[in-house]
Amino acid sequence: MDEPIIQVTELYKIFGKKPEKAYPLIKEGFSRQEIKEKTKQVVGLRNINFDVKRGEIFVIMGLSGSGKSTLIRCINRLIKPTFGKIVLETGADISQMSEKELLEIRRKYFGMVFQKFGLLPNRSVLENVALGLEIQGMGLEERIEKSEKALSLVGLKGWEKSKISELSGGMQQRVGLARGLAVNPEILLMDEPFSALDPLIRLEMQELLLKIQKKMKKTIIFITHDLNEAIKLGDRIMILNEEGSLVQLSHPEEILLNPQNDFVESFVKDVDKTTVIRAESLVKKPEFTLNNTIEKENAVKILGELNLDFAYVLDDSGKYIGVVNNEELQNSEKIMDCIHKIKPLEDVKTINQGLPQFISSDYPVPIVDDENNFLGYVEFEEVIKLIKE
Ligand SMILES: Nc1ncnc2c1ncn2[C@@H]1O[C@H](COP(=O)(O)OP(=O)(O)OP(=O)(O)O)[C@@H](O)[C@H]1O
Repeated sequence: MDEPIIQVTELYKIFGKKPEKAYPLIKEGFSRQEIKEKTKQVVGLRNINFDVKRGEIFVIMGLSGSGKSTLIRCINRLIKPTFGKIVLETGADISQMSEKELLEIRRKYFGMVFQKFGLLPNRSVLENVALGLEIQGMGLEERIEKSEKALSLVGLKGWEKSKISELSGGMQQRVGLARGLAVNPEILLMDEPFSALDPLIRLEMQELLLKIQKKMKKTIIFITHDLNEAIKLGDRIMILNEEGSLVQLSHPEEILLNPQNDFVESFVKDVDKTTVIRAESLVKKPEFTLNNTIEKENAVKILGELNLDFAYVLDDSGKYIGVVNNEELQNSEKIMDCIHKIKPLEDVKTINQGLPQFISSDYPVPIVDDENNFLGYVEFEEVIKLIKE
């Protein structure tokens, strides 16, 4: 999943007839408002750089007016970027393509799912899903087969013949999603697809998208203005500010743990971090671990020298066994006589899932990977700090 399918470099979009007037002012750091007053040009995007990897959900997040739609429209070339490159894995630069080349690229590369579903109310569910395939010139039988498959993927098997107008908002968006998936594009562009839905239906649609993504492993560029949604869905999140600049591009946990500036911090405040941050990202390495085969006297001596009350015990290959307390060790014959088998957390666990263990453990909770290799420990105080933040 590490190769970029699309790479965007030094992308600018300036609306208006004289972008060359606005460009130097962008370079000098003038705001959108100031540039508009001075030149009558509107800066949509300024110097955007990123790539999207094959198979990831790449989220573009920002408030209204930050340039999210402008960016997605530059990518599928509904609008032409003023400066910059948008290069596909094939090496072709979308920003320089002719209309004819664009037709081909849009057909092969891009599927769209919109907030306003863009469905034809008097056509049946199946006909709506088949629309993109029909435009591609696909024969009827194949069209029906592909559309039925897509409908079943979004949980609408049995609804093929219903009219769009008979469906709830959530179901209509499922049809929109099925239509986007039916053409099997290289990249699915989703422009605030769930923003108009009721909160519960919205959560349901997020779950559905993640479930489909597990199976299909599509490349998805997903726009939202909701950080909770971004964090739930995104493998990576790019945040744009109100000036059309990129402020942070990171994995969700990184954004929560290290917001790059006050602007990002203000979004992060409202997110329950314990449901997202994995214990692994708070891991600390102990200065010393005990091997289970070490002589007891040696162990006591070392713990004494290092002034440690306890130590994690590992086997020869670094797998976690348990914890020993120095005082108990002094009164035991062997290390294994006084070992506490404190249940470790696997690295995939979020802090929230691991919370009972943090609270009930007398020692900092050990963290292991899924093969029981010892990674380190997490302190209760760190967890509490996150909850309080
Ligand atoms: N065709 C246009 N002509 C002039 N200015 C435009 C045009 N399209 C967008 N803009 C401006 O570019 C900026 C970015 O707009 P854009 O619609 O991309 O933001 P957005 O993040 O998608 O907002 P929203 O969440 O409200 O859709 C805004 O200031 C907007 O007014």
